[in-house]
Amino acid sequence: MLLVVAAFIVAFVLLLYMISPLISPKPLKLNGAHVVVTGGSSGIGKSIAMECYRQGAFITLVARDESKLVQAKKEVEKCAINDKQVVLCISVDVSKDYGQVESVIKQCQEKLGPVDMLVNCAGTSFSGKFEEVEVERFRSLMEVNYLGSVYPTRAVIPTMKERRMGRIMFVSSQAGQIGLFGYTAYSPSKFALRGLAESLQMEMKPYNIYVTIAYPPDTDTPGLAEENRTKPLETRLISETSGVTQPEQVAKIVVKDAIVTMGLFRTVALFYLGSFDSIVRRCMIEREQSKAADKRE
Ligand SMILES: NC(=O)C1=CN([C@@H]2O[C@H](COP(=O)(O)OP(=O)(O)OC[C@H]3O[C@@H](n4cnc5c(N)ncnc54)[C@H](OP(=O)(O)O)[C@@H]3O)[C@@H](O)[C@H]2O)C=CC1
Ligand SMILES: CCCCCCCCCCCCCCCC(=O)[C@@H](N)CO
Repeated sequence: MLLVVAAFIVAFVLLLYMISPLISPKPLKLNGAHVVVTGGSSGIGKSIAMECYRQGAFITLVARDESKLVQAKKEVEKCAINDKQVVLCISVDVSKDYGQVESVIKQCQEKLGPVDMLVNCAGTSFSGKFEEVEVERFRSLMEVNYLGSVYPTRAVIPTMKERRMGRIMFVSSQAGQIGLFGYTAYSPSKFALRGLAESLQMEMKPYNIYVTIAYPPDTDTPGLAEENRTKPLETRLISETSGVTQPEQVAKIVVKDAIVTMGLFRTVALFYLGSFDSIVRRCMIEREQSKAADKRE
């Protein structure tokens, strides 16, 4: 009897320890928060911006095409819940020049304050058979989908670390979890985001910065319509098995995941993550103590 009770207690403690990386200290309040959405002028990004605006956020929309930005700004503004909210638009290519991206982030922080949440949604998809995809496409997708998420993230992190708060969201894809026919150029760029998100989370956790990654299915957007123009039959049939989702639906889920649950994507090796996190925390404490000691000398 006693043994059973003891076993239960041990199992319970183990379970708590395992799920602890999933539990956030405090959900982020979007009311009054500054949210930057790259790719915010269309599709999923625009829906995410609207969802955040409905919760009282201040929004910076980042994309290249100015007229699409202005149009999206109008749509987002319709979701206002108070008259203080602001939508700022900045046109930049997030994948080309890090210096430009950094200056855009600086600009929006001067206007709307430090970034509380960054949503990396700028991206492009393309489907086609491997040997029929132009070689250049492999590079351009990697640039836009991967580097286009690295650069804005790199630019917001220093301030988030200083403030010891922040949220970073990456938008991968179901094709970022499994490789599928027709996605030899696209999938790797979305797999890359997973490696980035998981590594970054381990670095950022002691600073109270949380990283999430979303893996949406086919979603009804201008981007999907464009992709469908070259989609091989096999890809279409495979995709049909998981159906098409509306961007508003995707936006609701990913925003909730980012501000409430956080880090649920790390379903693998939770036990290891718990112990790795404690190594990271220990190093940070030691570094800070020795810094403080240096100052005293
Ligand atoms: N729709 C779908 O089925 C799915 C989409 N996704 C991912 O979600 C994200 C959004 O997709 P979706 O809404 O369909 O795409 P859309 O094509 O509808 O929108 C893409 C957005 O990203 C912007 N963008 C593209 N390239 C750049 C760039 N180099 N610099 C700055 N902004 C850029 C576009 O504006 P502009 O062109 O003016 O720069 C636009 O605002 C993508 O990362 C996509 O891979 C994931 C799973 C499913
Ligand atoms: C745990 C593993 C989950 C695996 C799910 C398997 C689903 C198979 C169907 C995949 C549909 C393709 C989605 C690509 C969406 C996309 O990113 C582009 N449409 C962008 O425009």
